[in-house]
Amino acid sequence: MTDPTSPVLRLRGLGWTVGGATIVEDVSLEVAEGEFVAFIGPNGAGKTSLFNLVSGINPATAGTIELDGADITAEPVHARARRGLGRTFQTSSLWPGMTVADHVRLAAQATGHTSYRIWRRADRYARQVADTLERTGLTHRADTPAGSLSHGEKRKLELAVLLVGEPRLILLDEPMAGVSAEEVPALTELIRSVHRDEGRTVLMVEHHMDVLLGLADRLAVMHHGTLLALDTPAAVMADATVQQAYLGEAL
Ligand SMILES: Nc1ncnc2c1ncn2[C@@H]1O[C@H](COP(=O)(O)OP(=O)(O)OP(=O)(O)O)[C@@H](O)[C@H]1O
Repeated sequence: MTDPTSPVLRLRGLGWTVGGATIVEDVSLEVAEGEFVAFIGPNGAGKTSLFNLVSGINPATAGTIELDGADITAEPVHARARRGLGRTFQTSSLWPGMTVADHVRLAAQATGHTSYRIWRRADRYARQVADTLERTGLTHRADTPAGSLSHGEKRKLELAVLLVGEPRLILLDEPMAGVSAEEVPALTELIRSVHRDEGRTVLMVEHHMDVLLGLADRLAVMHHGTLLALDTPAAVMADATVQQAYLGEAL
């Protein structure tokens, strides 16, 4: 049983030391249901490494991770995914020759319940795939191979693959990476709707401050593997320690 009053995500003293180097150090934070927390920080600050610990790609060497009040620190990636934790990556994870619809169908089948009868499943998946393509604005690209999509469309498809599993907590690692300036607004709008309209809890690493300021409830600032600040965007931008950490670097 999970505790309904507990935050969706709670990290306590989370750390990751590899090859003698401490990459993530003593990170503690709580994320409430429906919150949007954006992670910023200079290159190499440990943002992706923190996401790898939360999603289970790397095992934490210190501290604990709780999802909905359950300790998932020792659970593998697939067990965390079953609990509703979804994750996208900095680099594209699509098959170039496979169509947009087939990507979403495969993801729907992977997260579906095997006890359903085959014909029911086929029907359910068809509707699920159509709905997911619709909400990610990819209906007109259903039969297009992923390799022929623009960067922005590829990012949308990665989101579609994630959303078809209806995750409660979504980790987005630099979703705007490689996306052209013209495609940024539509992708930002899609992420906003996943958060605001669908009520999902979102953690996002992103360097585009203009994008983040319109989306995030709180900003988490990482620096040398530690959590330097976690507050509203206005408070973080006014924080002298944060400004010091970024001295000489564009925030
Ligand atoms: N498997 C690993 N073994 C050793 N060092 C690693 C490993 N993975 C990451 N690092 C190091 O950890 C540090 C943090 O990397 P990480 O990718 O988490 O930073 P980041 O804040 O996401 O940076 P960016 O904004 O450039 O993506 C870097 O110095 C990186 O070289």
